[in-house]
Amino acid sequence: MQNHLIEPSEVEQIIQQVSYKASIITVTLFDAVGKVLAEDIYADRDFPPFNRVAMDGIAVNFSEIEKGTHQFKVEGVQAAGSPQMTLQQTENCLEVMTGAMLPQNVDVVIPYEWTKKDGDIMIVEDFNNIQSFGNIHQKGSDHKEGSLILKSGSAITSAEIGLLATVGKHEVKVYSSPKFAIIATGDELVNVEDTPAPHQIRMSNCHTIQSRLQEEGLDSTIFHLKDDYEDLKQSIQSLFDEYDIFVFSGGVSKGKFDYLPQVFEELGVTKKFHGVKQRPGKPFWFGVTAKNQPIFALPGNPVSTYLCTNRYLIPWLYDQKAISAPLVKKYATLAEDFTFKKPLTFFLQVKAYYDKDGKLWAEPVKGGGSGDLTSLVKANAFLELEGQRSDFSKNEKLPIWFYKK
Ligand SMILES: Nc1nc2c(c(=O)[nH]1)N[C@H]1C(S)=C(S)[C@@H](COP(=O)(O)OP(=O)(O)OC[C@H]3O[C@@H](n4cnc5c(N)ncnc54)[C@H](O)[C@@H]3O)O[C@H]1N2
Ligand code: MOO
Ligand SMILES: [Mg+2]
Repeated sequence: MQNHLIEPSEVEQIIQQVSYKASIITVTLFDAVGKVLAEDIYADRDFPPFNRVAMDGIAVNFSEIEKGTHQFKVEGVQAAGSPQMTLQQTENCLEVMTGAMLPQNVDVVIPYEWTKKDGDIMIVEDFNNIQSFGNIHQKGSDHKEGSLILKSGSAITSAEIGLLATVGKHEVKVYSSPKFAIIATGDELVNVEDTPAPHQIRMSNCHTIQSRLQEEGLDSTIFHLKDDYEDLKQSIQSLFDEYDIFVFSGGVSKGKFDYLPQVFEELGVTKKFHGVKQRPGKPFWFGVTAKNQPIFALPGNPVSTYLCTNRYLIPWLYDQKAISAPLVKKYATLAEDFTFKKPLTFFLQVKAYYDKDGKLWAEPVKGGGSGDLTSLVKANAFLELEGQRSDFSKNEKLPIWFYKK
């Protein structure tokens, strides 16, 4: 029986409706990078918390500058990390260091570079840029105490870590990582460390999927199941008890030993689709278990597995807040004419690069089809050529899916 094939855009819609229920956990700040924030973060103090000296120099009272005073006796030194000092005599100055609290009774900082020292007197030589509150990072000018500075759902990168540290979040609420099972199927597969017999190959898909997830900060466990109907049924059933998300590779096409769709059906899994109007990756199967656990059963050819991982699984994980760095849809310009046989959307392997004007070009990479792993390392992205037509011209702007950063 012929499967009903759906468009790549429908795949996106269907998988988006399936949600992995990410739970919220508390981690220390040091384990938070790469996670997604699960709480709103407010400023615990003003940003900055005091009038912060922004240049090393002297602090004076601006009214003295207006009066034309240009020599100031040094009363003392206000260092960063010392309590606030007070200028006693308005006509004097205090030396002040970047990061220090601005002393009381002063309202301008004059950098050392604009002054000359003569004993305990500082002589101002350059008045050109002196203005009231110059070189002072004013209290609360960035954010007021209590204001929202990071929204729940934000990706925690090294930049956010700085902000979380500043407001004292040594423990942070984040979305937990799902438990992933990656299942390689096929009697022909042997382990990486084994020497394959002439009729065997080493398994690679499970490792590309696992490392792709690892690149996004997610752990997973690999299993290898043989093409034995009863074994598959038993093993998969027990995996359902242990894991949240399942990514299979192989065993979903029309072969005599492509048992997965039938096994899933017998295990009560609801099929959402089987077959996508795309090349590679046409036999992609997707469904959910009775407990609503998603199953991505990806076609076994290595380029198909890899394309489906990058085009569907990774963006879905981003939607689920399981990963923080989106694999966003971007657009690139086709660098040469390209023709393929419609009507399946064609995911063209391309080498994408920016030219000196900042324009993103996509140059087709010649490969041996969806079984050719070597083409994946020559290319760095897939260009999505929709299947309504066969001829695409140089300079056309098309959606691109990067898998290398
Ligand atoms: N009569 C038809 N035959 C095929 C069709 C079709 O529509 N009608 N579709 C073809 C397409 S397209 C693809 S893609 C493959 C998908 O096959 P399966 O998902 O059933 O995968 P397998 O048959 O198990 O294996 C296919 C191929 O991939 C290799 N493989 C599988 N797992 C791994 C792994 N973990 N690491 C490396 N390589 C793996 C496997 O050895 C096979 O060479 O079906 C076409 N056939
Ligand atoms: O389309 Mo299959 O996914 O070519 O190998
Ligand atoms: Mg097969």
